[in-house]
Amino acid sequence: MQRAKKYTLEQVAALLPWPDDLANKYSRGKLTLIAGCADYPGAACLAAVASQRMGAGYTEVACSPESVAAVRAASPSLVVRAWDELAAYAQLDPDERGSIAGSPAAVQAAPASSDGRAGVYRACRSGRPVHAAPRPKALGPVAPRHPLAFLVGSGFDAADPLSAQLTCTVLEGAAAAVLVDGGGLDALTSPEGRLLLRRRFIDGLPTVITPHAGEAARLAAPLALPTDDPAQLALLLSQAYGVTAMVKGPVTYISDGETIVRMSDGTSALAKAGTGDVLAGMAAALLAQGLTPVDACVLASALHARAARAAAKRLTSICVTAEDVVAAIPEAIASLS
Ligand SMILES: NC(=O)C1=CN([C@@H]2O[C@H](COP(=O)(O)OP(=O)(O)OC[C@H]3O[C@@H](n4cnc5c(N)ncnc54)[C@H](O)[C@@H]3O)[C@@H](O)[C@H]2O)[C@@H](O)CC1
Ligand SMILES: Nc1ncnc2c1ncn2[C@@H]1O[C@H](COP(=O)(O)OP(=O)(O)O)[C@@H](O)[C@H]1O
Repeated sequence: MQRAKKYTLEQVAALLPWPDDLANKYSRGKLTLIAGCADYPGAACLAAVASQRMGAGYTEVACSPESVAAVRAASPSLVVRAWDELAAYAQLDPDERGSIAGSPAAVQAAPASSDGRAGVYRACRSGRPVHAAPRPKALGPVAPRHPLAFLVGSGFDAADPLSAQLTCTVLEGAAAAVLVDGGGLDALTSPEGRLLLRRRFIDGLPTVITPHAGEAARLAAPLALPTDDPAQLALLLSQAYGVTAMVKGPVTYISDGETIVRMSDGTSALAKAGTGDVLAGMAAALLAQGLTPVDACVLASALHARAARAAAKRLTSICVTAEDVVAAIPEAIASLS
């Protein structure tokens, strides 16, 4: 059985993404969140403001039309739009979607002059697929002009078929790191979800999953993976799905399929709705800033724990909310530097 390792504080602090003097908002990394269904706008708000606090230069949210006003109200500096076009595209039959170059997510990862842009927006507006030109090489697993990442699933309702459709569309089209969270995770157990993960793995595109114990058990069930040991479960989920897995709980375990990292600095102040959405936004923002999947998960988890402890010191572990954890991210960063 593989043993989990721990990072020292110095190792964690060395991961902090301090901006250089010539930084601009794009060079600091863009995170696009596809998050927040009509029932859960709050998850999109929490993940997005956590991304901003975690240093992403540009945080953009595509959410359900019903959630737009709430997410805009959460922070004026967020770029927010309804996911209508993406949803229309995602609801097409997979065979009808045309080439990967035409998917909305890939278009965002592509250079502005990409031929894919006009094609996909035409497809989404008309509701009919427009078969874009074959996928240009530049849209493949090559570094985009600026670092970027996608977060999909926070505030998704796993029982709504649109959740799986959106998740698969992002996995298919995003030529960048993708973090799958919350109600997006169930999509990964479908044949389409597993095929897309395998393709991303082969293409060298990082995918990160952030399940809590209940979600991890749902991912383990179809593969009959044992769930009694969360450290081994992180390792097995990582290997089975070709992803970096962060299995959350009182102790959180991160695995890339080879090593397991144990994160044990959390506090029961975090046992409150919405704190997982905050963690997802933090980890995805670090992916957008170019950290490797394991480093992004380790740093996000360490800062999340320290932010919760700082908030609990002031407010007590009874009173801390997910919003308080976001507000304390600066203190957590300062405590490491
Ligand atoms: N303010 C908001 O908008 C919020 C939205 N949220 C979103 O709500 C959606 C559903 O998430 P849920 O986690 O509520 O529902 P899920 O249905 O995914 O998980 C809850 C189920 O898992 C079981 N379970 C086992 N171990 C668990 C553990 N350690 N933690 C939590 N549940 C465990 C529970 O008993 C329950 O049956 C997600 O998309 C999530 O992002 C939640 O994050 C809460 C806050
Ligand atoms: N008792 C606890 N001790 C330490 N951390 C905890 C504890 N309970 C929950 N957490 C942390 O809180 C977060 C909860 O995430 P999650 O269950 O996904 O919540 P939500 O879906 O409501 O956002 C995770 O990061 C988890 O590790």
